[in-house]
Amino acid sequence: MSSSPVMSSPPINIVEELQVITAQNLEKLEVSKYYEVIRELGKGTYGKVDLVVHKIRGTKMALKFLKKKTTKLRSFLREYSISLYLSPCPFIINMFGIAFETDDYYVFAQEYAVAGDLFDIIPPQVGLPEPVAKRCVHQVGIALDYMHYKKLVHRDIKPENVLIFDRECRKVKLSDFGMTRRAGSPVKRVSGTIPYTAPELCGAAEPAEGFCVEPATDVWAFGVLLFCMLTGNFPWEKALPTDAFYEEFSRWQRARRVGGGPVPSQWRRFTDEALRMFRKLLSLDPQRRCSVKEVFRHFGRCWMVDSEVGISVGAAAAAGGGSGSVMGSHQGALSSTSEEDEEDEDLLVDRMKQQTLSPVVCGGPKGGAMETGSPQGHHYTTVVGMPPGGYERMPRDNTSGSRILVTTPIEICV
Ligand SMILES: Nc1ncnc2c1ncn2[C@@H]1O[C@H](COP(=O)(O)OP(=O)(O)OP(=O)(O)O)[C@@H](O)[C@H]1O
Repeated sequence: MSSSPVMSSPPINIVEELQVITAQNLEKLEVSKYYEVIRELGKGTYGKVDLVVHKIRGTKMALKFLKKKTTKLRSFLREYSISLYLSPCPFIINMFGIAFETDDYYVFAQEYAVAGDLFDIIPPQVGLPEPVAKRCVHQVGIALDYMHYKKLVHRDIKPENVLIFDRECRKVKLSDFGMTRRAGSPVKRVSGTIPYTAPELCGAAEPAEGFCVEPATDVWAFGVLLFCMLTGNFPWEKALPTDAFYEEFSRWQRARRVGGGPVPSQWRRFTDEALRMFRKLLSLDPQRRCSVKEVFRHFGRCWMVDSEVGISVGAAAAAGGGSGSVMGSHQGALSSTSEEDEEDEDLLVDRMKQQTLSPVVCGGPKGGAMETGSPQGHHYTTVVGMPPGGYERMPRDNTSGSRILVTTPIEICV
């Protein structure tokens, strides 16, 4: 029996039990003995992710290395166990059931996402085509809804944590559960604020003050993610009154109750339907914020004004002008235009919720994707002083002020 600290109290649920079992079986290994390292896939706050090939089986895997210097054993065990617990969901990165330690790192193995992460394919200032964005939102939405059903909150929703298997987003998976906690559990304030951080976490509370983990913070980040995907910009740098972009948005949100106000300039590219959805996802009051499922109700309609114009010129006339009825053909495989599709959606989510857990030691990834060989470097460059609204990779602890992509600001023109 291990004398690990995780053994001190009896396990109260399956995730904790997984942590105990993993701690008992954590072996010290030399990576080069079993794996050939092909290249680095990415770097994060706490370590790195390498693409490797298992020397005996020839299987490609992504090994996540967490530095022992900055990662407690308990944190590693929690991230690994939560990832394993959630991996039966088809839209969450799969696990190999392999965890070990080296002299300097704690390590676990994940399936390899051949096309990298979502950040790499969002064209800055432009955004993804609406059908591609919707396809991605659909899958991430199901993953997040699944997590919330399991009473877990991701707490680090951003494009870098959405892994992709093709550039058309036909297969995407949510990853990185290092920040994930059980809903309702108390946590300390995280230092640094990124554009995805919900206003209730950016704001008034003293730095030392704690929070209760709530799914509503994921819903907010999901709303910001949608904006980024569709525009290639952040809506604001921080959800604080000192941020002019955020202030304009929150004024518009508050004005709703007194008859509405002008739509902020950055948001005018969205259709009324999309604006209705954003208002619910990005409700300033976490108590009034909708659930992730809300987006599923809006798939059948156009979200971008441009694509609405495109459709009205073409097929809409033939369809008698009912814009809702023609979106399906325009939006390709993803769109759900009828109640029937919404029912399919609910069925899929329900079926996943009923899934039982896979065993602790499992086989390879579920889906066999073709490797595209897309290069996956993280282009970290330090460029200080980027204007708000630009689009860049966001390290979790964004206190350094380092910048990645230099872009021009969006002007506020009211
Ligand atoms: N399974 C995978 N397949 C392909 N690329 C991956 C995989 N896992 C991670 N990556 C790449 O490595 C990057 C960092 O991974 P990850 O987010 O898990 O690390 P992290 O240290 O938790 O990062 P952060 O501090 O930004 O949250 C990802 O953004 C992605 O580009």
